[in-house]
Amino acid sequence: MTPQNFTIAAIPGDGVGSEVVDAGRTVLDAMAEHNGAYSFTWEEYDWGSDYYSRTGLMMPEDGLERLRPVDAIYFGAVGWPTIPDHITLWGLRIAICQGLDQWANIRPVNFLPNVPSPLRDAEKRDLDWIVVRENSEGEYSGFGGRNFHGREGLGQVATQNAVFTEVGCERIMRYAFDLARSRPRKKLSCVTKSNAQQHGMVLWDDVFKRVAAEYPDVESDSVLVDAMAARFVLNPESLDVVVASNLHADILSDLGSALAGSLGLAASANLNPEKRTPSMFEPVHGSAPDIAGKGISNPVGAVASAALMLDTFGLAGEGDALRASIAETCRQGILTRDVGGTATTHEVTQALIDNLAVAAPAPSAHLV
Ligand SMILES: NC(=O)c1ccc[n+]([C@@H]2O[C@H](COP(=O)([O-])OP(=O)(O)OC[C@H]3O[C@@H](n4cnc5c(N)ncnc54)[C@H](O)[C@@H]3O)[C@@H](O)[C@H]2O)c1
Ligand SMILES: O=C(O)C[C@@H](O)C(=O)O
Ligand SMILES: [K+]
Ligand SMILES: [Mn+2]
Repeated sequence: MTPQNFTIAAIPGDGVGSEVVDAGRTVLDAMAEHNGAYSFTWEEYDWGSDYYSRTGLMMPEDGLERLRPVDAIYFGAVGWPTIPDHITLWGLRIAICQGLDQWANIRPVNFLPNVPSPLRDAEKRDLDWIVVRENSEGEYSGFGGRNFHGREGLGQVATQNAVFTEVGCERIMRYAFDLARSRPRKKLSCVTKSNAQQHGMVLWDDVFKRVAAEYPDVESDSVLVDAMAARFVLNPESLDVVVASNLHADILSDLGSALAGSLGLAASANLNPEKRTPSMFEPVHGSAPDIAGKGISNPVGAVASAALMLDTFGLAGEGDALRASIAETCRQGILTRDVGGTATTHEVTQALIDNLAVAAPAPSAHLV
């Protein structure tokens, strides 16, 4: 039988991005070699801050067109202290997410064996939730402006407008309800700030209520974002699927990763659920300039993102096997420094490959 081939564009980007994308590629290639039923063809793109220093662009003018035909994009991180963060972020991550209409950003919060959590008794509690981030509009609409830019003392003014559309709200709400319906607890919490933001967030709430009526089997509630931050810490057992606007979900997903033990653990998928364009898989974390180049970055977030990619390829059994290997590697205490161990990125990567044969996958809910 000819193996099923998947073409993946790898964009390692900046800082630890290249270390963790390398790790993920090594693990995926080892899986393909072992299995034989599927294979991966990699296209590597050196886009990011170095590319910008050479060319004045974060990616080439035809970057999106080059990405359109691939089966998936595997991304590291973008941002480096020598270039303003808004240039690097808008030039690459947001350019790709918005340009390819990857409107649903899925960020599971996973607690792993042996990884210390700042939450009391985390190991004895049943904690497992997913943040669904609206990924196309809201606070990231890019509308706004600044006058007298760079002319201090002239009374500069800046505006940054949040844009909420009924179409944008409705598609993310439906996605979140469908995801909640596919999970055992069938619960959805919608994060809002409609007490203070009386236009956009009220539309967001209205669409949530309208869509909720079509999902009577899903238990849903609406929670103000400040209260939700507290609930992440004080009552995380109550969380199953959490849907939030672009900015709220960005902040809450870092809080979730930190509660699970480290920013280095968290996976994400930027999805175009209609599959009109390729989706992009990346760890939640950034380029981590403080530890970049030392070979100590945690590859788990990037590898868990690769597992989400396998799910969307229809290889959900392989995704489960990879998640089982991550849990087994942690159970064995093969951990990087951010989670209390001494292992290098390379050692964890090797253990993840070795444990693929050892770990028994537990089937889990999938994104598609
Ligand atoms: N999606 C993205 O590409 C993305 C996400 C977040 C931040 N950024 C960018 O990254 C740069 C740095 O941002 P930041 O410092 O706020 O966030 P960061 O996520 O890069 O780092 C925050 C902290 O987490 C640690 N950390 C992150 N990833 C880790 C890993 N894999 N292993 C071990 N420790 C890890 C870092 O060492 C640091 O202490 C900025 O330019 C920012 O704009 C990009
Ligand atoms: O908000 C962003 O898009 C950048 C980064 O913080 C992320 O979580 O991807
Ligand atoms: K990232
Ligand atoms: Mn973030």
